[in-house]
Amino acid sequence: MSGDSILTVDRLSMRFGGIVAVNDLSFGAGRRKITALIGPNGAGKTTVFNCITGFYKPSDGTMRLQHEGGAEIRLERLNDFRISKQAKVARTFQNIRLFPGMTALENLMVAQHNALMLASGLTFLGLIGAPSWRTAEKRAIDLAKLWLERIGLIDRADDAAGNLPYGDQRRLEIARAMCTEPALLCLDEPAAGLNARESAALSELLLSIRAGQGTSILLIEHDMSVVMEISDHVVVMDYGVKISEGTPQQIRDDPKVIAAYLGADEDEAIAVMESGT
Ligand SMILES: Nc1ncnc2c1ncn2[C@@H]1O[C@H](COP(=O)(O)OP(=O)(O)OP(=O)(O)O)[C@@H](O)[C@H]1O
Repeated sequence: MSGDSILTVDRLSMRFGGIVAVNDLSFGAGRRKITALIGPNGAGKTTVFNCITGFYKPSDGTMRLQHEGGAEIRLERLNDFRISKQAKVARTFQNIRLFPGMTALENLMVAQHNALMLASGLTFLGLIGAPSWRTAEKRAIDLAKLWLERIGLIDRADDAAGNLPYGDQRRLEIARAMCTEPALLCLDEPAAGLNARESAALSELLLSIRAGQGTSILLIEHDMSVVMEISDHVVVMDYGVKISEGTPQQIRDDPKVIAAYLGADEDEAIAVMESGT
């Protein structure tokens, strides 16, 4: 892709024994843009996310993250902890991974654990209530409340996350990732299981994150209405390789993309084609 990329994936491959889940894949994710990674089931999308976020060490290839005005970070050389802390890459998962027994506010505080631990001087300063700790704690609470406001859950701050409606839990997960103040936010099927109203709220939230925080977003999504509405750039995978990329309109009209979906699943193919009508 042309322009300013925050992430450049170059010739990425991931093999599991005889299975080639990702094969020589190259693409870029634009800074302050929403890039969607789509493709039929089993295309290799989550494996790409697992490589970018350090859950897997790729078999081959490089993944370069460029902070604005900063040094280039080679993600394939870091573990998941360093990728989140140093490269400031945050992610959500296909299945909700909140702490269900903790309140909505507590879930957002836990996300800021690293910053709080640092301010506590690894517990000592926190124990004696040093000003640096109190400032950091106040900042963490303010940030958590800000995100609860942004996702419309401030009135449910003290409710257990597990008791919230499914769509609210999905947005809470995104808020939790945003509390780490990421440069790149990776979302794995955030619209899965949402109804039309909840999907629209999700699209609105992601557009507001791009516009407000200027966070770059990499999105895996099967809900084509969300992909077509909010993506700046779409990368299409099938059987581990990139078969197409471009704007949502270019993708929608690409016969290779339609053929891939037709070959995979009738419902998905209909969704891609209907998204253009
Ligand atoms: N840890 C693993 N061990 C072995 N094979 C794996 C592993 N992870 C993924 N695969 C295989 O890699 C291929 C790509 O899987 P992946 O989950 O990345 O696809 P996907 O595009 O995310 O699919 P979906 O849309 O269904 O989530 C599949 O054939 C899958 O079975």
